[in-house]
Amino acid sequence: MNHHTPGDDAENELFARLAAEMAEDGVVDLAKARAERRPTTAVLDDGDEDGPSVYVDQPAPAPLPVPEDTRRPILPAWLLSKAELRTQLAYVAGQMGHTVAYHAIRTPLYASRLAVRSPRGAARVMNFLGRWTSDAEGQPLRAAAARREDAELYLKLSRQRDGRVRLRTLISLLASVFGLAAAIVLLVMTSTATLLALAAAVVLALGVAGAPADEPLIGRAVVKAKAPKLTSDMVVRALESLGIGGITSAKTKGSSITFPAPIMRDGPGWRADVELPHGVTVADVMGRRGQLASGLRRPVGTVWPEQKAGDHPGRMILWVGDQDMAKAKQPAWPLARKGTVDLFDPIAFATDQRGNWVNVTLMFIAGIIGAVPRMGKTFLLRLLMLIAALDPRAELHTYDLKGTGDLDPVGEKVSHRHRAGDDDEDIEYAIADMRELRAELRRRTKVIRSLPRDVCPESKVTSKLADNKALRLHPIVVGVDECQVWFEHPKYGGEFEEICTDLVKRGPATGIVLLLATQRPDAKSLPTGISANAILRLCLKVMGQVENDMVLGTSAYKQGIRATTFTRDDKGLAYFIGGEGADAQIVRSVFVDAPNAEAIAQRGREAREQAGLLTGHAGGGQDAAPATAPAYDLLADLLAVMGPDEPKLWSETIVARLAELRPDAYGPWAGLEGRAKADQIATALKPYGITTGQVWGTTDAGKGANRRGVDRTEILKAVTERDKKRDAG
Ligand SMILES: Nc1ncnc2c1ncn2[C@@H]1O[C@H](COP(=O)(O)OP(=O)(O)OP(=O)(O)O)[C@@H](O)[C@H]1O
Repeated sequence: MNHHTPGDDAENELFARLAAEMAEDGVVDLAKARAERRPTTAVLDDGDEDGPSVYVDQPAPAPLPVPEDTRRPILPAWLLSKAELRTQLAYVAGQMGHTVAYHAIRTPLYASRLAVRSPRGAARVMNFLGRWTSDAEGQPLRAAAARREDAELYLKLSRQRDGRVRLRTLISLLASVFGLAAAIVLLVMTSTATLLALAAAVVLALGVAGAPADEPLIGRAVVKAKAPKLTSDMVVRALESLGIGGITSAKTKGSSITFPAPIMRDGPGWRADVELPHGVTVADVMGRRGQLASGLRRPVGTVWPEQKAGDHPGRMILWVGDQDMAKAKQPAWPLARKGTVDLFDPIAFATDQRGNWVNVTLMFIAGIIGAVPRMGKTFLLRLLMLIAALDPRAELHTYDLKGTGDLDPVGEKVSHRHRAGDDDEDIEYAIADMRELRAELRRRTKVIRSLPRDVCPESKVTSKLADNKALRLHPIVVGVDECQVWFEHPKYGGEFEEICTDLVKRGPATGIVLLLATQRPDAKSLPTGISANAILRLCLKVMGQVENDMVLGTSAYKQGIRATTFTRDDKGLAYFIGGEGADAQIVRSVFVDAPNAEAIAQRGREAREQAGLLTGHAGGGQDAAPATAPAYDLLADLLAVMGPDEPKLWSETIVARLAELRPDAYGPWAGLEGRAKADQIATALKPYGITTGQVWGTTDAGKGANRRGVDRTEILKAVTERDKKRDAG
């Protein structure tokens, strides 16, 4: 065994040097050699004759820790951001412009007010002149001297007064004479306009002199917003009123809430950095936003606690806006008037509490939107579809299952596939489209797999690949409003669920994006296979924890991410999770009404026309509708081919009979091999919850055998179930 320690190293080095010295001059200075040892070894002189003892394994001095202080920005954030600087400058210019306009329009009012006040002004001026000439201000002093019978002082004051009065009377007389002369000259020599202007100036000046002290001439053009300043006392009081155990017990122990940075202005509101007591998390506070707002005496829509990114869970940023988030003015959406987009880039679609833009990247995601009715879910879905419409490469599929036509502005202008309503034919159209999409998904996975690594390094579509028309990997964006109609459909529900789950799981990498909106987020209307795999999540107001977690992900509610805290007035406000592992944030989506939606979609249409990419429904060409498979009802057909006297049949027998019944629909099945026939039947029955099993039967040759087959009673059960649902619906 070869143990090797730092001590060994030191000894080896010592002996190496001794050997070298001996070789040089034959004399060894042992003490010198020891003293020259590595500085990291400590030398202790313990009086030992052999020389001082040497400690080995002495640790090297630890480097001084560099404190991880947070440096506060030299320039405020609004000075560095072009957009914010523009907002601030626009604000100042707007305020000034408003003030000027406000007063300009009131000039006649001000002039007439001054004219009314001018007689009083004239009287005040005459009175002042009279008092000045007669030295009235000295009168109280003289009276006091007379009262105290101070003759000397009285005489002195009287003399001074006589002098003053004489001088001032002279000045007044001269001024009157010259004034009169000047007036006559002016009257004779100047034009009437000048005279009128002068007269007006005199009247206005007299009006100013005649102003009553309690009535200002002009009012305020801008009344300051009344949101009071946020102070640390307010924050502490509000936090202590939440009834959070950790805060209350910390208070009794004397430790409390601290503020690592001063409370300051941040955008249109106040920002407080708060260090919560040990063991209290920001999530605890976020779950009690309503109580916090009450504690701060502010509207709920202005109070936004959030976790400071990258810090410990007790470090909170409390942002208190001047205005309710849902009511504050939103900046104009950059895409409202002009521009197209690249769907692979982040695109602004909403603002945060501070009015800053929040982006969404629509590629490589599958998204769900949930909310109670009338909160803006459809508008939000339409907004995302409008963004997609602005990338001319994107192929849109829009389904408005409520049937009110909210998606028509997009659908009619640009969609490759579009339908509003939930009639049988709408559903047939949709299922045919979804089947096509599933086939397309499979084609795309194969194309991507076949691409060389340097062209497709991450095994997913890139913007460049999407540009390549030959590969046909352009973005496909499917938007479905009220998607529960599909999943609860008695006939195709299972198939819709199967295809959509596949699209949610495998679609994103292949450039297929599925966006589903529902007003009833529960396991039936939003199957868990879909909700669990969605990446983009948008939750407007919901009523309970279950719906909240369904849309925002498991245990979101427990973490304080609660869309239940939105009020009925918070239309368009949503919790937004924009990517895998992204933090939830509250956003206010851009509001685009129907006429504007139409104008934006028209822009998307024109861009497609220019690029020669307008296809399908909006293109009105041969591919205007999906190639619907002949309408057939598998369950009814099965009952038709399985007589009541044949409770169980082999799958291959069924396939042969189905092919005979409807060659168009089932013909291809008959061409499959024996095993594939059974698989085909199994796959086709899966959406109805029917499984195939081993069935006893006899071959044509009369030989008995067990093979895969179908039980007729199960088909009957499924049909009865379906009819029941259909009647209820
Ligand atoms: N971003 C927004 N900002 C302000 N108001 C909005 C916003 N989005 C929608 N609204 C308002 O909310 C109303 C309801 O919107 P929308 O029709 O999208 O609701 P919904 O949740 O789809 O309702 P339903 O469940 O009945 O379909 C709209 O009429 C609109 O005026």
